[in-house]
Amino acid sequence: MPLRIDVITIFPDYFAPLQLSLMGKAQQSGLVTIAIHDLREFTSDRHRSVDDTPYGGGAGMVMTPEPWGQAIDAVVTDQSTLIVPTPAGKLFSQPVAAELAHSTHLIFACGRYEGIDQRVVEYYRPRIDVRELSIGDYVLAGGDVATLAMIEASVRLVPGVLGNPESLVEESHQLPGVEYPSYTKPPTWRGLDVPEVLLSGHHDQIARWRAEQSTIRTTHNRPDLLPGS
Ligand SMILES: Nc1cc(-c2ccc3ccn(Cc4ccc(CN5CCCCC5)cc4)c3c2)n[nH]1
Repeated sequence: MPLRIDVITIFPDYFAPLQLSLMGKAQQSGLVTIAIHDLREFTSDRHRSVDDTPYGGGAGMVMTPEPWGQAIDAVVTDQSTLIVPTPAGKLFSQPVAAELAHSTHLIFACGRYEGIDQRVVEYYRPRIDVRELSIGDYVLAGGDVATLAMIEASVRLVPGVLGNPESLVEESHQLPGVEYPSYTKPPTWRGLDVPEVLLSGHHDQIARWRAEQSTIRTTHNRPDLLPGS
């Protein structure tokens, strides 16, 4: 069953990169189909407006619910998962990407301005799986880049999309923490040598060295990922 993805956005051109490289091949392989929809196609006024002033005051504009209702209704089925990127969402992560990779149908609602009227989430929540997701603790100008990141992270986990599945096996068995450093030819570059152990062919020593390097890097860069933290 291929994964179907519908993206609703006011900037369809943001999603041109999905036709390239791995994402492009995934679509050609028939494992994934991705359709991009312009939210303004679902407006009914002459100005094709999608935003208005926020109730309760506050800076900026909020996206009105009706165009979203029309656009989502045009693609939704009872198998759909609606994903709404937002700084206020649960944190997207590799386990979430793995869940999404095994879905049947994903609808991404890419907001702009200061966000989407919350009643869109409230309306669909009793009907389908709705997930408000953040990709990190920083504020983007809209949900489009967050959607690109989540699609890329999820689609690469769809069985058959990645050429070399063993890299996923290694990724999934990764120790808690960050990955070890990687090296390739030449053995010396600008006076810098590849760590000797990696040229030794002693696979158990290499595995030990890589585990040590992962721990050193995790301690330095991501102590929050250390076991027991
Ligand atoms: N991980 C992550 C996802 C996003 C994301 C996703 C989707 C949208 C849609 C719009 N924006 C821009 C935006 C959102 C929020 C604010 C602040 N907020 C506004 C309402 C009142 C309180 C304060 C400002 C601008 C988005 C940003 N950023 N980072």
